Amino acid sequence: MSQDLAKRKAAEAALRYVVQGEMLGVGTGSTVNHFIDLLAERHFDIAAAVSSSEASTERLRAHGFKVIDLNAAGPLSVYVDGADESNHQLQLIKGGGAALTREKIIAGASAVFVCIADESKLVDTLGAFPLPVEVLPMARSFVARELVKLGGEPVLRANVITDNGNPIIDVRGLRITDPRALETAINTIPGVVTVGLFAHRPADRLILGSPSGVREVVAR
Ligand SMILES: O=C[C@H](O)[C@H](O)[C@H](O)COP(=O)(O)O
Repeated sequence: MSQDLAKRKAAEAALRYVVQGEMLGVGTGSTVNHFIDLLAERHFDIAAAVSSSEASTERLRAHGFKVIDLNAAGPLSVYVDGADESNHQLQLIKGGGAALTREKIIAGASAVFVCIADESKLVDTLGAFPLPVEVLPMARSFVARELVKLGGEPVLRANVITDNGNPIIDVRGLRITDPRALETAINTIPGVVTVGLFAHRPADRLILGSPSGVREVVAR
C-alpha cells in the first residue's frame, strides 16, 4: 500500500512536465496508471496521447483522452513512463509489463523522457530485476542460448505475449556494469526485437516517490 502511495506521488510530481494543448507520450504500468488517472482527475487538456500499450490506450480512452498513432504525431516533447530499475545515470531496465518495444520507440521519439517510480527502483547496479528481452517466436531458443553466452540465465515468461505478438525472455543473474555495451550486444543477436535496457536512451528526469514525498534525481 505504501509503495502504491509512493507511485502516486511520483506520478503527481510528473504532472508539472505536461504541457496543456500539446501531445503527450504515455507509458505503461501501475505508476503510469496513477499518472493517467491524475491527468483526468486534474482535467488536463492535452491535444492527444501517444500510448506505449493497448492497456494504457484503453485507460486513456476510458477517461476521454484522444489517443493517436506515433506516425501521426511526429516528434513528442514529453514522454512519461515508469521503470523496473534505474541506476544513477538514469539508465533503466523496463519491460516488466511487457511493453518495452513500444516504450523504447516512444522514448526515442521524445525530447524529454520523465521516468516515474517509487524509491525502491533506484539501484547502484542494474540487474537484480530480470532483464526482459522481446524476441520473434522462431528465434526464442536460439536467442536464449546466445543470452547464456553473455552470462545470463534466460527464462521464458509464461503465458505472456506482447502487444506485438511476441514472447518475452527474462534474463536473470546479470550484474550490468556496462549497460551500453550489453544493450548493443543483445540488440545484435538475430531475432531480438528489443532488449529492455534503456542505456543509449536513458531517462532525462527520474522522479522517485516515497510515502512521505518525492525527489528528483539528476543523472550523475
Ligand atoms: O513494460 C512495462 C514497463 O516498462 C513499466 O513501465 C515498468 O514495468 C514499471 O511498471 P510499474 O510502474 O508497474 O512498476
